[in-house]
Formats: sequence, C-alpha cells, structure tokens
Amino acid sequence: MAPQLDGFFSQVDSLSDHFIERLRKAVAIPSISAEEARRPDVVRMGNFLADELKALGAEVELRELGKQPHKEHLDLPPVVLARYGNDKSKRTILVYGHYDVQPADLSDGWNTKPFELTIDEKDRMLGRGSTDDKGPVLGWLNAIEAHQKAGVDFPVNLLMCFEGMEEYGSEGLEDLINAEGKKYFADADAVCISDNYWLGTEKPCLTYGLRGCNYYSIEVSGPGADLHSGVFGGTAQEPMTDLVRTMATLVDTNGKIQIPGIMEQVAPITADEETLYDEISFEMETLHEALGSKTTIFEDKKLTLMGRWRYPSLSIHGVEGGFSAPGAKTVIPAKVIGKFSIRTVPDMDIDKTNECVYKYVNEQFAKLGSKNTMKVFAQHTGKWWVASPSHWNFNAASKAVERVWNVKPDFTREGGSIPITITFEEATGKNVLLLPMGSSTDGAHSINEKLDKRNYIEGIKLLGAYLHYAAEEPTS
Ligand SMILES: NCC(=O)N[C@@H](Cc1c[nH]cn1)C(=O)O
Ligand SMILES: [Zn+2]
Ligand SMILES: [Zn+2]
Repeated sequence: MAPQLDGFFSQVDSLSDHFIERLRKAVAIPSISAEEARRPDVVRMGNFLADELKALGAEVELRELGKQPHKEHLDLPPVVLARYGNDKSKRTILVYGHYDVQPADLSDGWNTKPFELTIDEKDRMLGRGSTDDKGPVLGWLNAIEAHQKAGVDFPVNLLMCFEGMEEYGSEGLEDLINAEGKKYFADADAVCISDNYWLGTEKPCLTYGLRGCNYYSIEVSGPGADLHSGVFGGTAQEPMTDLVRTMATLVDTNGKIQIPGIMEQVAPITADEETLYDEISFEMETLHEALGSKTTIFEDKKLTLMGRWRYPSLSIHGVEGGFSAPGAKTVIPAKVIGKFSIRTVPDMDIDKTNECVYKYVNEQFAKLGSKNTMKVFAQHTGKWWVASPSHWNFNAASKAVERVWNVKPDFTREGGSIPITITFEEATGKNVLLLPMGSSTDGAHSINEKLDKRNYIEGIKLLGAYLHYAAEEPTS
C-alpha cells in the first residue's frame, strides 16, 4: 500500500521559508576543508549541524579524528554521528553527507558573494555548498522536522554520518567507518547518500556507480629562492619550465591519457552495457549549458556518457608556487607543485595506477635532462564503486521519485567520486544508493554554485518519501 505522505508533503511546503533560512545559515559558514585558515569554520559548521540535530531530538556525537596526515599542526574536523529513533520494529537507514565545501572567492568570477545565499529571479539559490552538499545534508534534518510538525510518525530509524573532509579526500573517515561498521552502524539495513546530481535538469536519477580519484602532485625545485628573471633568466634552469613540459605529456587535447598501463586496466564493454546508454535521458544541449560552452570532446551522447562514467580521465588542476595574480611579475619561482588527478574506473587498481604514473612522470622528467629536482607523489586516492541497483533500497527510491516527480528515474553512473561510498558498502555489508537532489547545471565546485528552490523543497519530500518506501519495501 502506498504510504500516506500528503501531510508530510504539505508541511514541507509550509516550512519552505524556514528550510531556506536553515540553508542560508549553513552557507554563511565558509567550511572550506582545503584551506588551513578555514579549519575553525569547518568545525563551526560541524557544531551547527550537531546543534540543529540535537534540537530535533536526535542523539548526537562529535567524533574527533585526530591530526590531519602530513599537516600534524591541524586537527581534522569532527564527524557528526547521530541517531534519530531506536524502534526495533522499524528498519534503520544510514545516511551520509558532507558539511565541508570547495574553496570560493568573489574574485574567481562569482556574480554574488559565495557565502551569502542569494535567491535570484529564477528561484535559484546561489551559494557555495548549496548543492554540494549542504542542501542535501539539511534535507535529512528538514525531513525529520516536517514529520514532527505534521504529526506523522517517522517511518524508520535514521543513522547519520556527516563529515567535514570530503572535498579533501575524506581524510580519517575510512578508519572510523571500518571501526563502526558493526558497532554504531550495526543496525543499518541500507545506506543512502545524497551528494550527486541529475544528469540533466528535468529527469531525476538514481546512481549506482562512481569513478574513483587518484590525486597527484609533481614538485619541481632548484633555486634556493624565487629569482629576478632579468638577472637569472638565461642563466638558471627554471622549475616552472620543467614542470609545464612534464605536465604537458600527461594527456592530449581530446582527453587521451598518455600514460602507458592506464587504459589497459579498463574493463571491456559488455553487450548489455552497449544498449544501456540509449535509454538514458541526456541532451548534449544541457551539457553545453552546464559547461558554459560547446567545447565538448564528443558530439555524441553515448560517447560523452561513456567518457564520464566508464573511462578514466586525467585533469590538470593547477600549479602551487607559480605567479597567478593579475598583472605582470617578472619572477622565476624556486619551487612549483603541479596538481593533477585521474578519475578511475573498473577494473583499475589504485597501486598499479600509481606505479604507472610514477614511472611515466619520472621518465618524462628524465628526458628533459634538467639539473632541477622532481618528486611525484599521490596526495590521496579513492576507489571507484559500482553496485547492483536490483535491491529493495533502489526500488524504494524509485517509488519515491515517481511519487514526488511523477516520472520513473533513470539509473545512472557518475563521473565524480565519493570515495567513502565503497567503505560504507564493505564495512556494513549493506546496499548503498545514491539519491541526488540537485541538477546538472548546479555548478558544484565551480563559480555561481546553486540549488534550485524547487529541487531543494521537492528534494526534502523525496528524501522523506524514500524513507517511507524503504520502511515497507519487501526484502530483495
Ligand atoms: N560531490 C562529491 C564530490 O564532489 N566529490 C569530490 C571528492 C574528491 C575529492 N578528491 C577526490 N575526490 C570529487 O571531486 O569528486
Ligand atoms: Zn559532495
Ligand atoms: Zn564536491
């Protein structure tokens, strides 16, 4: 029998301004995990969540994770663990999200202040973390509150795990989840993560796969200090020149990875997979809109989806130590660190991939015949994940999508990474579902990140409806 959801849904509508205010407060905390100076703000954001959860009647623990690896002067932000409900006759759903965000600065090209939630004339709620992942995290809290205020029994016990280091490789979390898999998380019957996006702007999806991410640094140094390029140019071998020449050998303009041993690890395409892409609702126009240009590698939908889901990609992110401000500074940097990452896919192996990268980068640098020194190392790694969507957890989410959005969801994989997903699967032994709230044009990690008001409010209904269907879905 379909669950009675009307009371809950109308309460979400009535509380929508209050829920937007909650998001406004969260976005105002610049919880950037990658910036050391922002660490107190990340902690403040964890405390904010803990306080909101306590006010809703959840049992909350702030778990400290110790020092940040390679940055021993920094404490990792706490993991917020919470439980709402402990009724043995109900199913228990474990949800995960993250309260840290990517860096953001007005000078990057934002049209509005990134840490002030701004609602524009199209009801887009602009602000860093609005879609990734503060909106979805608050979605769970909002669903609890709407049940309480509507007087509707909460259908499941909810276990929550919200971390503050996801955008920096989830440092410290893996050990906690492995340790708590059969303790704090022991009751979990299934896991749900809301931290990705629809493929387009109209059709919801359920996601059963993610790429992994190996993130690398190439450090080139030589001179003892930054130098005057007029005095030393033409006399010293320059680290930036060596770095740029080395980085240029990694990948070509069409994204073809030049490192031997990477593509060789990729699982072959199966006959079933060949047919899968045609069914997916995905328009190249929407991709162009999300991209902000027509500079796609492929013109074709299937090749584009394959490029995002089932093949690895190599992206060059930036150079630390180089001159990047506007204007013209005639300096030779003494030490530069180039950053790049490889999104990994089945059947790639983390260690094997690292070996291929180290060997290749060392060879390319050696070819330069430079007297400078080069080190290449992985900053963090996370494995890819592909699960079976034939499970009651996905059935429940599919029914919830139909109920809220009046359409059957697409079943998708995702090009991004949530490295902790596979850890949850292995530590709990339970099915993991990705249930996105936001859409493809939200601009996560980019300037002008937003979450449409519609996706936030209907997304709260979706998360709540999912819990109702999960409560009664027959075991599969
Ligand atoms: N919303 C998920 C997300 O943005 N994940 C990050 C996580 C990450 C950071 N380093 C490696 N993975 C992503 O970039 O995919
Ligand atoms: Zn995220
Ligand atoms: Zn992110």
